[in-house]
Amino acid sequence: MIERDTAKPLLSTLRGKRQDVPPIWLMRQAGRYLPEYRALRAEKGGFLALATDPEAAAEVTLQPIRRFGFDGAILFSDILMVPWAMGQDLTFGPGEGPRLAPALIDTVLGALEAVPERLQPVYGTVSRVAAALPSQTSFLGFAGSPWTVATYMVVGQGSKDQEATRTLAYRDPGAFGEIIHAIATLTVDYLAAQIEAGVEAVQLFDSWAGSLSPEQFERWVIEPNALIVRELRARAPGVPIIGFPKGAGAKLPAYAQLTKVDAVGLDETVDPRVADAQLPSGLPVQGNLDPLALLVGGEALDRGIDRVLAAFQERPHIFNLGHGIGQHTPIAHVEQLLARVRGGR
Ligand SMILES: Cc1c2[nH]c(c1CCC(=O)O)Cc1[nH]c(c(CCC(=O)O)c1C)Cc1[nH]c(c(CCC(=O)O)c1C)Cc1[nH]c(c(C)c1CCC(=O)O)C2
Repeated sequence: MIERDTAKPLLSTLRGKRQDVPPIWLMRQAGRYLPEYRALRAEKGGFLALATDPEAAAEVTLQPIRRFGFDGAILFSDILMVPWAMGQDLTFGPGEGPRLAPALIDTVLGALEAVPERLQPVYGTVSRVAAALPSQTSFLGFAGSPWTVATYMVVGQGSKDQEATRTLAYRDPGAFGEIIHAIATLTVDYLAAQIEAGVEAVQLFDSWAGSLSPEQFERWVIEPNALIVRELRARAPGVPIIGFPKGAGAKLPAYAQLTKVDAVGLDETVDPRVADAQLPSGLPVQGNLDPLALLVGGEALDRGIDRVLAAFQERPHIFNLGHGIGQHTPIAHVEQLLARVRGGR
């Protein structure tokens, strides 16, 4: 067991062992900035067709590993697969964001008819990738956190400041709590099944955690994430869980302490030195280069990289962006990033 871990720097870091050269992967590393991704998506006819074809989705997961040799591969799928399995229709139209129907502002949760088999292809992707990855590469599964997933389920699409969902949460906390609980329950099963199929760690994406008041943050971010961590750990002991509450800012220490995640993802608005001072010593962190510095490249990129590296000299650190890589990011800038982070490696 231990021998395998030391051969996988990312997993080893998640278990609390700092590496001299931090392991690196990038959120959204499988995606539109890669020409080989765009070609395969065009061939398959769209995002959902790609994500539900295990062979193609495995290929997309492996593309950035082959090209860049990242230390982690992230399953190619989407956080909205969970609402789809809960019975909403899911579409990714060209040039617009994802749509879910019927939206829960127009219907009730109980009217949805669950279609759990919609998640099956994901497990097929996982087992294919697990069999194909280089031995030093760690394999990450993921799910959206209940709050973030709920914001899409309630409105039926992305929404400005998540206002309609925050309003519903105040107006009818009972009904909203049921939505959160239903998402959390399915998420535990979904992540446990990803682990069973072969992922070695998981990340919980809470992309809209930053829009909540402190009380709402406790109830809709901390509580459901704590529940997922507790139940998943009981079912899959020893599998590290990364929590990424984007925009949590000053609420990060409470999030880390109360959810008991194994590692915390930091977005680019967090000062890495402040995070290092405020988070428990020894807690692994992931992040947090500004994706725009990567897009721009040159000096801005080098300076951004050095600042992040310098802040985490004493702590287990996984190098990543503060959120997903932008689709117009030049490949050469990703190469520049890897060369600088890895130095002589
Ligand atoms: C909020 C959210 C979603 N999806 C996700 C989040 C949380 C993280 C974040 O905030 O970015 C997470 C996600 N989405 C995708 C992954 C795959 C793994 C990876 O490479 O990180 C992951 C981890 C693929 C995807 N998911 C999506 C794409 C682009 C689809 C395409 O090829 O056109 C990819 C590669 C589509 C998607 N999916 C979603 C939106 C809002 C969109 C449209 C906007 C966009 O295109 O970036 C929902």
